[in-house]
Amino acid sequence: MSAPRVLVLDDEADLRELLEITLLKMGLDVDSAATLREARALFDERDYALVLTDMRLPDGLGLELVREIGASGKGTPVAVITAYGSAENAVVALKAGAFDYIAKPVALDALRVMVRAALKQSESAAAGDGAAPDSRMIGSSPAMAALRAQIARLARSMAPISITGESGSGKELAAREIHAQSSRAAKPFIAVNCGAIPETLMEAEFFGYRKGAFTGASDERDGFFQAANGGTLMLDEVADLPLAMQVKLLRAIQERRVRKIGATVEEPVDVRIISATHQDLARCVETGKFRQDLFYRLNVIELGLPPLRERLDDLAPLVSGILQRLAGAGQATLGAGVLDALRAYSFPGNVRELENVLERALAFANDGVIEVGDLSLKAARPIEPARAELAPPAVAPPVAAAPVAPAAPVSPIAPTVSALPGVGPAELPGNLPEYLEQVERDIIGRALQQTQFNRTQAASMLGISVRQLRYQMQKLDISAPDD
Ligand SMILES: Nc1ncnc2c1ncn2[C@@H]1O[C@H](COP(=O)(O)OP(=O)(O)OP(=O)(O)O)[C@@H](O)[C@H]1O
Repeated sequence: MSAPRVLVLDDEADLRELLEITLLKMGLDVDSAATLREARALFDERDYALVLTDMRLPDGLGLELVREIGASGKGTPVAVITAYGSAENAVVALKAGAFDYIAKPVALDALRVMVRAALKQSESAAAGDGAAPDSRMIGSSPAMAALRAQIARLARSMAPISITGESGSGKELAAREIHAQSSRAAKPFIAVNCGAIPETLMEAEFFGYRKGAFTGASDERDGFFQAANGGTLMLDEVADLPLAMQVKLLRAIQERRVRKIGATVEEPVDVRIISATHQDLARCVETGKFRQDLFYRLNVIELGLPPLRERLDDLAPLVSGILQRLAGAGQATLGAGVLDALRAYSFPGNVRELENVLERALAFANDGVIEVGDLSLKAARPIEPARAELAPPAVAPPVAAAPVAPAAPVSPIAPTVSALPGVGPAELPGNLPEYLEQVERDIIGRALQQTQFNRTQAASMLGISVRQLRYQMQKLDISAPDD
């Protein structure tokens, strides 16, 4: 089998020679050109596994070649060589469809890493990989079809991608798809929630540390960058990164090198960066919360995920896919009106909320048949003024939850039903889940007391099914005298 062939286009004879020698030493065949015209003629004649081109050429810009090769349909990856410090050119080339870029002066170890990644990309394209991997992404609405096409295209490059979309709309799933369809699929996909790492630990978590670098560093440890080497690093909730860490991250992304805490030398890393946020990153730049240079680096290609309420055509296949995953094939069905009730709901928590709604509904469903009453959709049920104080906490969020507290003192009906902790209108509960549980326990307790523990009546007062009430009582450990 012949070696993969690379086309090098550069008008600087010295650099061209250096590139040729490096590529030949890697066991590759090389053709060289000094002008766009020569390169076009070679490209028309032969199939290349990679084209490596300088940006400025005597008869035009390397960018033209990037576009022409993209339009040729051959799927050949093109990498551009950019002048030192010209981040703008790199971004323009990536946006135009370049596979990757390398800055002058060309660091040979970085060049080899990039060439190997490009060759892998060519190989998998030739083998037809990536066309239809096992996808968990459900939906064929026009918005989803466009998203899939974009994902397939983005999987073929190294360009940093910034994914935006509401919470639960599938940002991480989209990032995983891009990774799975890329030539990096065999290497790790690491997702990091930037908002969840304490600031003091961030550098160690991202870049790793050497043994003895600080008190408690008893062993050498890799960071996220080393762990994702060869693969993809997803920076989730990237807007939450503190400014000091943004500087370090920018450097790592630009240089493609990281230094462990306590190390004297940097190590090269080959990581594709995908970032995600549900915040408006451009707005964060305006308010000084996010560095413009990092924004510019991360935001090369933007991928927007539509909220579920804007692609209701996907609701039915999503419901059946999720139910199949939760209950097994053919084990759960929908009663009359369920799909319509779901359609009428706004799903502020998007697909994740749909998963939660269905999981809870399944627990209440009789013989696997989910009825409208099992759904307990929050916003779908109007809050009647008389019942407003019984509205579930999620409708009256915690900050406004104070009015939920009973006007009259609660008489304990069972040992497990306790009075609410005093949270005044201006205060916030110290532990939200505990507070909400107590609100729920208190309301169920009062309903049971008012109905002399008639569960059917209590459930009806609260607008939930008896099965649901039983479930909540069990969960909250509420006992009645007849239990
Ligand atoms: N199109 C889809 N098909 C099937 N499942 C989906 C789809 N979109 C999202 N999901 C599922 O919904 C859940 C939430 O998705 P994901 O974690 O990717 O959302 P996210 O936008 O990253 O959320 P967050 O903003 O909270 O981090 C996951 O379980 C995911 O598998």
